[in-house]
Amino acid sequence: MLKVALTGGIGAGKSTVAQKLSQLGASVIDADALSREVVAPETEGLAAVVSRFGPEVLTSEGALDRAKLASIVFDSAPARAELEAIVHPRVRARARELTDSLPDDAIVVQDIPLLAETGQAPGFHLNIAVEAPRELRLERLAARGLDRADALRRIDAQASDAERREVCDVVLYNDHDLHELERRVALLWDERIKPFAENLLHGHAERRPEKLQFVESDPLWPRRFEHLAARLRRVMGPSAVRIDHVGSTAVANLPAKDVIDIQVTVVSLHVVDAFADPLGEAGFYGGVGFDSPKPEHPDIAQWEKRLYGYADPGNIAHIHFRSIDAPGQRFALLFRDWLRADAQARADYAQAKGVLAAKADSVTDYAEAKEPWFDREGWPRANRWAAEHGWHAPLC
Ligand SMILES: CC(C)(COP(=O)(O)OP(=O)(O)OC[C@H]1O[C@@H](n2cnc3c(N)ncnc32)[C@H](O)[C@@H]1O)[C@@H](O)C(=O)NCCC(=O)NCCS
Ligand SMILES: Nc1ncnc2c1ncn2[C@@H]1O[C@H](COP(=O)(O)OP(=O)(O)OP(=O)(O)O)[C@@H](O)[C@H]1O
Repeated sequence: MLKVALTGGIGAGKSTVAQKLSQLGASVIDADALSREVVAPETEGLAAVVSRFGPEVLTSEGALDRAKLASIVFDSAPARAELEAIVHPRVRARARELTDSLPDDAIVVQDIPLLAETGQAPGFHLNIAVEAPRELRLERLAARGLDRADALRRIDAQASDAERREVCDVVLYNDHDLHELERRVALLWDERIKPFAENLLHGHAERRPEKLQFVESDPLWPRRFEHLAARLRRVMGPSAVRIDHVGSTAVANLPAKDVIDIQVTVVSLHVVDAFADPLGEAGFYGGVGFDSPKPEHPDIAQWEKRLYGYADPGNIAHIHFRSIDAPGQRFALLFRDWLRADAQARADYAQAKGVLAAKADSVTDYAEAKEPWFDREGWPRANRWAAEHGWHAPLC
């Protein structure tokens, strides 16, 4: 089951996107709707709200007076936090129930206005933010009958666009008409959501293209790493001793294949095998792999790792699980730190990559061609740099 979270500031167009995704085949769970359900008349949720805010937040019919409660909580952050402490756990429990009742091949979209604020993003395979310029949002909300001052109070009570972007894999810009928004949603569905769900259903990680292609350094690479790291951390907890962004995408200003390399340090590779099922549920699949031995460590057994990928076609990743005492674990961190620190090393590596890439037809050929460079240049020079600068592999 693919679990997608959809978020956005009030009036950005989240519900409109959710509606389109539902037409395309998604099962939509709407947190706003659930937040009404859990405080409907005669629920224990409503009783909890009344016991905190008093009977004055009830209408004469005994239902929640939403406008009254809104005027209290959007003026007072502590009061809002108390209301959220009542509503949010109940909304989450109900969302879990609904999700559990869906079939395995479902694509579930949870519409969660406060995704960034509540730290739930790593629990989803894909997080989407809908964004629109503030003035446009205020106009749309006014057309829906929300008073400008009320709208501004809610905007102020929410995370900023930048904070939402921090936790989202995709940003949908809703700065044109509805037709354009629908076109963007349909494209996202066809190119990313559908194939992602297929991959999950069949237990496949998305593979890098076999044709070698370098792209310019992308400022979004660190964020893509952060999102994957947060998902891995959620699954493995402290069993992941460290989670590091490694490889060329971890070094600013270095062209690279558009693949995020992540090293997860574990005490033993058995730990990874024990996590295979929950890693699979989170979209991470893989198996046994080996790094190339270096002359000082000729024993191939020391170079065993687990190599996983991620099922998202829009975020191709290699996750290298290495044992804390493996020479490859130390080298991945050293190589990255050396390239980050030493401009000459960066330039030489970029040049070597360019020369080798020009000769190689495929990614596999290129990876093989790179090994002698590592043996002859990368490994000895990085080690020399480590000795000169007192670099030691971080322990935790
Ligand atoms: C205060 C309440 C009763 C006002 O009800 P009202 O019908 O006017 O608004 P509704 O619930 O439809 O929400 C509309 C929009 O307001 C914004 N909003 C609602 N609650 C919050 C909040 N706690 N913080 C920031 N924005 C919020 C969201 O953008 C939401 O989409 C209601 O919003 C509420 O119970 N809020 C607390 C629960 C909550 O956090 N809900 C958000 C998602 S679970
Ligand atoms: N591209 C667009 N062009 C014109 N109107 C739009 C566009 N996108 C959304 N709207 C309208 O703007 C209003 C707000 O959109 P929507 O209800 O989807 O926002 P929302 O982010 O879900 O808000 P809320 O947080 O209140 O749920 C709606 O009336 C919607 O029909």
